[in-house]
Amino acid sequence: MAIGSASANGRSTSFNGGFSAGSTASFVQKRTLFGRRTSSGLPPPPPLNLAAAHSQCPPLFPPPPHSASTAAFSALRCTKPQTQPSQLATAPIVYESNSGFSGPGPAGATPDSMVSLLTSNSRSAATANGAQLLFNSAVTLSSAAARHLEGTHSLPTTPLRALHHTSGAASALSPLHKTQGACPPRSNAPTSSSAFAQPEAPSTAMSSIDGCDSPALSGGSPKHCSHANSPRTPWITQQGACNRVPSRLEISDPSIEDNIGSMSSVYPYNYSISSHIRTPLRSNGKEETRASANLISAIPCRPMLHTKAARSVSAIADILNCTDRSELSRMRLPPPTPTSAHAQRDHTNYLGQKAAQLVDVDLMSKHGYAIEQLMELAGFSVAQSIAKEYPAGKVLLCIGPGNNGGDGLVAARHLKHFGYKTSLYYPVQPAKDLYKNLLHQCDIHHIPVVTDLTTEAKSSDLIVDAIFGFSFKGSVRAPFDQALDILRDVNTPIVSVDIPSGWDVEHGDVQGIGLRPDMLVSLTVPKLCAKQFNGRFHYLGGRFVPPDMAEELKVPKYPGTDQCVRLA
Ligand SMILES: NC(=O)C1=CN([C@@H]2O[C@H](COP(=O)(O)OP(=O)(O)OC[C@H]3O[C@@H](n4cnc5c(N)ncnc54)[C@H](O)[C@@H]3O)[C@@H](O)[C@H]2O)[C@H](O)CC1
Ligand SMILES: [K+]
Repeated sequence: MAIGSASANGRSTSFNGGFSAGSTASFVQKRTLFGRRTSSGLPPPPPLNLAAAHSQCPPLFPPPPHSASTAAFSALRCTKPQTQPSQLATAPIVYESNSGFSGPGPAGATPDSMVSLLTSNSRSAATANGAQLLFNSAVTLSSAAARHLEGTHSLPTTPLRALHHTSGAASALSPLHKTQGACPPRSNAPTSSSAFAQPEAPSTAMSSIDGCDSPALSGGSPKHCSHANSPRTPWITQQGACNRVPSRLEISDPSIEDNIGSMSSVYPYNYSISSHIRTPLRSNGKEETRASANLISAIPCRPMLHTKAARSVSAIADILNCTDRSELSRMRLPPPTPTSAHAQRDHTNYLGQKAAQLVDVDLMSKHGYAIEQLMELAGFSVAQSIAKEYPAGKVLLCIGPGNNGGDGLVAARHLKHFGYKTSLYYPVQPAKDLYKNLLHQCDIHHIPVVTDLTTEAKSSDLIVDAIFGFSFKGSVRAPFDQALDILRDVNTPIVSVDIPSGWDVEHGDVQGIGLRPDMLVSLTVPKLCAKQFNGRFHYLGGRFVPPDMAEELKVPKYPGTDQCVRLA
């Protein structure tokens, strides 16, 4: 799957569709489409006629992993598109979701502003209604907006679940009541929008362009999506599930992390931010942060929906870069088992950069440890942490020029003993005996050194980031700048040793060039940046701290004979 951050960065989208935040928020408060009591106290709409909908239209989209939205999602159905790709370019499209509003955009809306309308509406809606209204939007797109969406391969995903192709006029922003088609309406709930004061839509032809059935987007004959409506099972694992998951998301919001959380609740897989960029808004000159997030694994995430995240939902997915289901299931791993060590997280002591270096010095001077001893145990603990969470497979270890790299060389050797197929990417090999010996040991374990990072990273099941540790400072110098770019763009899960490379040791990914690991193995004691870690597994390794020092540093207890302990 070819994913690049350049196109994502290059795309700029205006976020003002002519709607004030106040207007969207107020009408969202007045009503919901699919059966929740609104904040204004209106009674919920009548129940859905699911049987009728089922008989004609297979489910379009999976239920989300949250019961709050499940009923609404199960109501969404699709048929084979009634419209051919060529017609799409001239047909106004109505996007609609489970709980939102509907209506045309403002006269004179531009494609960009319609995209912005989608995102700004969903954000307002979510703000007004809290976490339950995560999926919330319905708007009519002008034909120009439709063309724009198709042309840029961007489609709103979080709030949008189905669309109607109308046969109406080309350029006007048509109201919903002009739509027509074969499928039953998705709801017998009232559909008019108080904000736009549009009449209710009659029966409407529905077809998907958001990942399943679109000939316009897949370029071929439409495939049906069907799946069991189980809210608990990640949809990708269900029989006959829709075989596409966005492999890249574009996100706009000042709070990137919240959005990632939100996306995880819609697409319950691990996404990793590959880039983010601040761009001025065209309309008001304000800055906003845009980010691209790449799918890094098909491993179901723990639900991350929380009110804060729901408030900031606004995402556009690049659905053309979809990941094949077969590829996803190959990557699938059992979900993490929670451990009692989770409770330890809040009591964890986090060290700043200087303090971490001082601990290192103390261990080696005051306490007489040799670096080789510490590194052996550090690397061993990294290998053991990996073995606890990832099945044996192909592991590429990316090795930096310092001791963090040394840990990686040790881990490579132990992983090999554990049955993993390991290789090294080691572009800068210092002349120090310490590293030369470790490399020699890898060599005699038949661990090859590779040079084509892109190919190797893509073809591996796991990447170990042993590039920079707690002595990283400043902007990344060559050749590691390029290496980080490549690693950020591949979907292979990453395990970072001690510090995610590119991150400031105390403040995290302040430069926006850092890796987004699936696992972090902190060594000795987590560093301050670990507070920003939002991957799935946080382990601590380096079980070599003597008891007095361990007490002072509040080192968590290691279970049994383990060399690592899971923190979160
Ligand atoms: N007590 C412990 O916790 C132990 C931890 N270990 C590991 O050692 C690293 C820290 O090692 P150190 O050699 O001090 O630093 P780094 O690995 O981060 O690498 C320094 C190396 O990187 C170069 N560098 C720094 N900044 C940049 C930059 N912006 N661009 C390019 N290159 C940069 C610098 O010149 C050096 O060459 C710790 O994190 C643990 O992983 C020990 O293994 C055991 C004890
Ligand atoms: K690292």
